[in-house]
Amino acid sequence: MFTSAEIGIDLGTANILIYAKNKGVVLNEPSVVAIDINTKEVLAVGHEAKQMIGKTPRNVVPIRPLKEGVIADYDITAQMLKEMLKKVSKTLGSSMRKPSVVICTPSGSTTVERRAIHNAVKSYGAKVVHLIEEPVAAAIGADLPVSEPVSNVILDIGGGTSEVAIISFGGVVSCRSIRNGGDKMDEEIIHFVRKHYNVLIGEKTAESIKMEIGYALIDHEEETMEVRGRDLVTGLPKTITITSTEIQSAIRETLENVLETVRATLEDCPPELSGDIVDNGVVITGGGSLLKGMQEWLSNEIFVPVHLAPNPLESVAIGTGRSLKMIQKLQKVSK
Ligand SMILES: Nc1ncnc2c1ncn2[C@@H]1O[C@H](COP(=O)(O)OP(=O)(O)OP(=O)(O)O)[C@@H](O)[C@H]1O
Repeated sequence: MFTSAEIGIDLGTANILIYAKNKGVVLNEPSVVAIDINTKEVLAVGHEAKQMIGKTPRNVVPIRPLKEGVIADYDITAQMLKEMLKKVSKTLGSSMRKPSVVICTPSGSTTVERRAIHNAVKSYGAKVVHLIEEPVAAAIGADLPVSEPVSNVILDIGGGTSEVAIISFGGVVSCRSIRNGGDKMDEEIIHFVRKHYNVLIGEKTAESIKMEIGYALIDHEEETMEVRGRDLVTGLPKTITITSTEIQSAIRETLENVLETVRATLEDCPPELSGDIVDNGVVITGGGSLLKGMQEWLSNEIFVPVHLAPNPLESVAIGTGRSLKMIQKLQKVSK
């Protein structure tokens, strides 16, 4: 018997993930598209396009159509989405003919953009398309008991945005989002290296510095890393050695902004739910939650336990995929 696939899509600023029921995450690629600016033709998407960043001839431009949690270029986002779905259909075969899809769009997207994404997936041939709020998907994917009358606090530190939400009874009680996340940390690292060493480094180098020697604001044993860039005085390639203490000070502002957002959201929490937070704490997810020392730092600052989600880079996609059943149930109840 023909069964159509049930899939969840996390359309993230940094990465796009597709989750298929009974299969898990079947696609995980950077949200990057390489286009020929003369013909507007899409030449590559995902990993292949990311490899091209900073290395392409002038007419080929790798672009990130989703920036700071908003859809900066709708047409290219839609094309990227269709290319990714095509890739998945190679793995899932005929079940991808009329899939049921739940998609999570960036938190900052407008109703018009959400509708446009909905239509792009529908025009790909989807039987039904539902949209879901990112914090709810992240909480479901992190195995939180979202439908119970207890407060679940989730902090999702993504590439473009960081979001904090208090979820209870399947709905969002309070939520705050800021356009600060992993990308902002990368920018701060580029800025720091330019200012203190007169050396220009690229986005990919900044990201690897953050992953290798980036720490949240905690005491730690200092680490060093050799970094290559372009000397702004001589114009020649140069290797410098930077320390984890320097990187910690470079990314301080973003971390403090995230902390402020968490505090403000917790202050909004109805008193009846505050007690649960003391017991259950806050769950952190998203790529930024993998920054070294994040759990310890946050817990020291907000005085409640902080837990790392089981799959921080995949929770939104997993939650999106798992939510289809919940959405269908809710629809039946409301009919
Ligand atoms: N080990 C790590 N340490 C620090 N940062 C990391 C690590 N792994 C990934 N990141 C960062 O996490 C970010 C991507 O996270 P994620 O995939 O959750 O974002 P996204 O869902 O695409 O973005 P958004 O939620 O803004 O739409 C990137 O900035 C990446 O550099």
